[in-house]
Amino acid sequence: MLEVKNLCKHFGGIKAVDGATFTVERGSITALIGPNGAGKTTAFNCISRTAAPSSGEVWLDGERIDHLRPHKVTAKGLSRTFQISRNLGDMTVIENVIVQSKVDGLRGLFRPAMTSEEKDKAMSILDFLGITRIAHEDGHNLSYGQKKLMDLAALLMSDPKIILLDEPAGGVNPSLMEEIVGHIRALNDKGLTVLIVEHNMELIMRLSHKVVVMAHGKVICAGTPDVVRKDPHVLDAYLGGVLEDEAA
Ligand SMILES: Nc1ncnc2c1ncn2[C@@H]1O[C@H](COP(=O)(O)OP(=O)(O)OP(=O)(O)O)[C@@H](O)[C@H]1O
Repeated sequence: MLEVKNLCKHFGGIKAVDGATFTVERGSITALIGPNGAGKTTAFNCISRTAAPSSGEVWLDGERIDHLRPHKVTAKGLSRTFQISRNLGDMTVIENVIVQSKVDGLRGLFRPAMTSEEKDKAMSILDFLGITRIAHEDGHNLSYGQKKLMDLAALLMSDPKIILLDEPAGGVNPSLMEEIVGHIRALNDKGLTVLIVEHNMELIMRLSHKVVVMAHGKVICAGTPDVVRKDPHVLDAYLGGVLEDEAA
């Protein structure tokens, strides 16, 4: 469904993503993991086109999307969350959910107020996520975990085919983490394909069908959680061994 081919993103001399190639199969939950600075978020940014790749290709359902503007990528069915919530504090949750989904180029910013269809759709998504009780709460009153759920709700407004989740369980307490895991599974059961960046290895290993491991901007291993867990390159990467190999 999603094909990333030889993707590169350079910042001056820094090769944040350096020829990464991997696929995400339709209907899968695929994890993108790797040590700090491996290039995962930069890869996400290039795939969702919030950053322009230096080179390489991204294909969604047989169509090249790496040259599109971000809202066009969303319109093609790919949506993503950010590590840091895009919550607009002076709006309610339901307003946030609708407005964030409307930021589709300049036109989106000038649209009139929410329609009743949009409100109904947003409410049904909040209901699915079990957070209708905070629908009319101001964004600045939300807990960190509630913001994560609100961001997930905003992402679903665009009826995506594939969602990219950047550390959905980062910094949340264990019970909310289980709730988020349940939502991801439920969305996947409904047919949504999921690509997830997450540092919580236990969560990744039990949630993912496939794991793609990055280190130093490159994909060093991809396979089922069991295969990846035992791969010596992956163990090396997490222990800093890759650096030593390259220096040798
Ligand atoms: N805008 C930028 N300008 C310069 N360097 C950057 C920029 N964004 C990322 N980098 C560098 O690119 C490399 C990859 O960063 P990235 O955030 O993609 O890694 P990551 O795998 O997501 O890390 P983490 O798990 O810590 O979030 C790092 O060395 C980082 O410092």
